[in-house]
Amino acid sequence: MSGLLVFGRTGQVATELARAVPEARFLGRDEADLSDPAACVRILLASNCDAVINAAAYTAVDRAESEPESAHVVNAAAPTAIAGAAAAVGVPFVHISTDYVFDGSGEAPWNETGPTNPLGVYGKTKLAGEQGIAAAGGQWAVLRTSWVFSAHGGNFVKTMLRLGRERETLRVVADQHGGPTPANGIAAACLTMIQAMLSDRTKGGIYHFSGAPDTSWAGFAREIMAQAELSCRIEDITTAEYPTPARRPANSRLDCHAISRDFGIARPDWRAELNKVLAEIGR
Ligand SMILES: NC(=O)C1=CN([C@@H]2O[C@H](COP(=O)(O)OP(=O)(O)OC[C@H]3O[C@@H](n4cnc5c(N)ncnc54)[C@H](OP(=O)(O)O)[C@@H]3O)[C@@H](O)[C@H]2O)C=CC1
Ligand SMILES: Cc1cn([C@H]2C[C@H](O)[C@@H](COP(=O)(O)OP(=O)(O)O[C@H]3O[C@@H](C)C(=O)[C@@H](O)[C@H]3O)O2)c(=O)[nH]c1=O
Repeated sequence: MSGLLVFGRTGQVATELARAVPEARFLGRDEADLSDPAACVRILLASNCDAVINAAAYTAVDRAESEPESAHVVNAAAPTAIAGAAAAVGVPFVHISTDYVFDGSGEAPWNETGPTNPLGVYGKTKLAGEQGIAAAGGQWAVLRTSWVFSAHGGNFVKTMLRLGRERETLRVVADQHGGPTPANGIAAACLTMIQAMLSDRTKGGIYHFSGAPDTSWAGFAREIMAQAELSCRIEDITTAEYPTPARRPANSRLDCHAISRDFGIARPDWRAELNKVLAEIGR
């Protein structure tokens, strides 16, 4: 896809997009700083692109609690402005959002029409981004995903490997549930959606996509230790026993039937993908 413009270059998903479509144009912070939405618009308008993906975001969940303005500009104002520019030049736009737009009540997987009610600043700003994009018009898709991991960048797998080497026991929350999602699966899903949107200019909307099967952070940690052959024991704890600046949803499970029905995209098995990521990291 030579006419693809991607906001983001260094993140987990952007790195996997670059592997899949190296011929696309990737904009790092040096070239397109999302803190400056007007600059992002100017770059898009001058780019002559055929399609746009936004893989950049303010993803520091706890830090966002003390930097709400910065998080808002990057996660809401910039994607809204980018969507407006994409609509103005008539190219499809795919944006990535999060399970943290939900409050995590109940146990049933959330579908795309479920009521949003973010618990923290990160989720609130991501939701504002979704709403801004929808209001901007044009052809857009928002892919909500969760618990992203890959060999590149910071993520829960990397944290667990580091702590697992240092400690005999780790306490990890067992009452937050969701689907760990490999970044390469998200990149592939974005590209499939862009192709489908280019072929059918009526396609778009909000879609859920996460790895299967659902687990807890403790379950995820236990599988990481087992596959990495680390002897570190994972002790189940409650959210209350692991205080953090940002509240996180207890139920992050995503119902992924719509993306399967409309785009033929299946949930990846995160355990198999974890195996490949660990091999890539050299574990
Ligand atoms: N990580 C996760 O667990 C989840 C992520 N998501 C969403 O998926 C998408 C991709 O996330 P992921 O790949 O994990 O992101 P990462 O946390 O790996 O990377 C974030 C990326 O955004 C860039 N970025 C941050 N601020 C700016 C800015 N002001 N201007 C330009 N670029 C900026 C970073 O650039 P730099 O290297 O310069 O800082 C980096 O490339 C995001 O929309 C995120 O909200 C959804 C669910 C879970
Ligand atoms: C390091 C650690 C974390 N935890 C808990 C804290 C938290 O509830 C959970 C995950 O912690 P993290 O801070 O690594 O993950 P977090 O930054 O909350 O991850 C989120 O990132 C954003 C960008 C998203 O969009 C979400 O889908 C989700 O992936 O694990 C423990 O219980 N024990 C530990 O030793």
